[in-house]
Amino acid sequence: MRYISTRGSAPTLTFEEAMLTGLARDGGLYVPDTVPTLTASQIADMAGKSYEDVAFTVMRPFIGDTFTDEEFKRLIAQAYSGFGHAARAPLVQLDSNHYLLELFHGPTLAFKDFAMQLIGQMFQAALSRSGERITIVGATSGDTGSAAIEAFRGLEAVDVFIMYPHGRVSEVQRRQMTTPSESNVHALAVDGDFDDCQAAVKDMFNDFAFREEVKLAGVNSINWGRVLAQVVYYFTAAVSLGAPHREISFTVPTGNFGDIFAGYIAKQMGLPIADLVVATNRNDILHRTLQTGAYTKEGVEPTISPSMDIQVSSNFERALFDAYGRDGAAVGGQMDDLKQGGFQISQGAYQYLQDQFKSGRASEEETSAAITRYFRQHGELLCPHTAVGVHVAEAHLGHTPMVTLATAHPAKFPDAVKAASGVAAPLPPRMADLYDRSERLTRVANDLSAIQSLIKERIAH
Ligand SMILES: Cc1ncc(COP(=O)(O)O)c(C=O)c1O
Ligand SMILES: N[C@@H](CCOP(=O)(O)O)C(=O)O
Repeated sequence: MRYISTRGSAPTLTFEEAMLTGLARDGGLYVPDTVPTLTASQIADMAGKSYEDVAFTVMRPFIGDTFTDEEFKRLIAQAYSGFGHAARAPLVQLDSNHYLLELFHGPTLAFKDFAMQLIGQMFQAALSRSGERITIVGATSGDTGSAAIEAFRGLEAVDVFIMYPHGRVSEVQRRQMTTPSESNVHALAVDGDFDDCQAAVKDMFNDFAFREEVKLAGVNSINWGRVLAQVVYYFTAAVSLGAPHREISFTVPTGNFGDIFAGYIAKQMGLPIADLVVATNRNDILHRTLQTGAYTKEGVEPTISPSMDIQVSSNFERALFDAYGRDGAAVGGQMDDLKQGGFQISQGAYQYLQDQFKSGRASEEETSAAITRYFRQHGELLCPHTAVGVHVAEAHLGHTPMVTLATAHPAKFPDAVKAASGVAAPLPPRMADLYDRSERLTRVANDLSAIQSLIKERIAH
């Protein structure tokens, strides 16, 4: 298995190289040259298996000889051992044909832990072989950052710098990033929005001298390993609802398009997925794009689902690559146009995307109303991102079972949840003193070279 860039002119890499490299040198994202498929009987065999066993079956074909089978099984076991639910990703029935897939039982209470805990294990194994020291720089709208810090805190061979938009993450998210005391953790509060933070990460990767000097690595969904680990729970959920013998649909609260792209890969691998529904908040660029074929940037608006306050949706490039028949030059052209504000997708590519994805959006009022409704009618306290998901899913319910991804724990967003439900979701006991811990962060301007200088200074010490 080789990994190729969505812009078509970077070297092809092995899984290990793609994982440690981050952004491709032509500015594109790495994807597998072919997506391996699983047979119906391999999928049927997953019934009754542990999450870890399914994870091994799903991911093994992608990793080549990066790890032996035994080693990979051990890394998977370690990755999920700290999860607070034996099923790892349990399903909860909401209605006769609507289910929630709870993805918030990991250490930082969001779906990001599924990939980040495994990436942490895989990075450590690869780095201990090579003896290398790396600098991880990540952008976050709240959850990726806390999951990355949790996965890499205290590691000798890694410094981790996380840029988050100042004042635009919840207090719990911020404290998860600013309270770890390990000296290899650096939380940077950027005067900007998530798109500014993500653009800075990509600019750092495109600055080859800086990239070499600090040994830059990425753990955003730029990194194929992140997407891959998220493919697994589509299989566990679908199989427990009857796949491969019946089709299942998924609604996915979407921002950077990584999670839903993982669902798209599951479908490519042979999982019988009927609909993949993109659910956006009022930062609805993906919904508008799927409705009109025009990807047009507007300003990022703060919402009560802050982790999805994104307009430049990184992984959409991976979907475009397939939509354009894997023509890297066409994708590169569209990404150049995006710098000027947007692009029009060609008719054929647009048709492909419409065949693959459905979409909907939830306003702020609709999001709050969904939290209220699901609490009163079903006794389920939803985080605002999940509430966006269930609101959109309701418009797509039919005969096929619908699974909405519950992407974060309601306790991460206490203000919005309490305002809508009247109830405060408690943090788990291990985090009960989060508000008492002292914070450590650096406020920075949205200035690439100043941030690069700060990173160089910090790692020199
Ligand atoms: C809680 C939560 N829900 C949904 C999303 C959207 O996921 P994605 O960016 O993979 O589309 C994010 C952030 O990405 C998130 O943190
Ligand atoms: N919502 C995310 C945004 C970054 O997404 P990623 O999947 O590319 O890491 C966050 O919480 O940071």
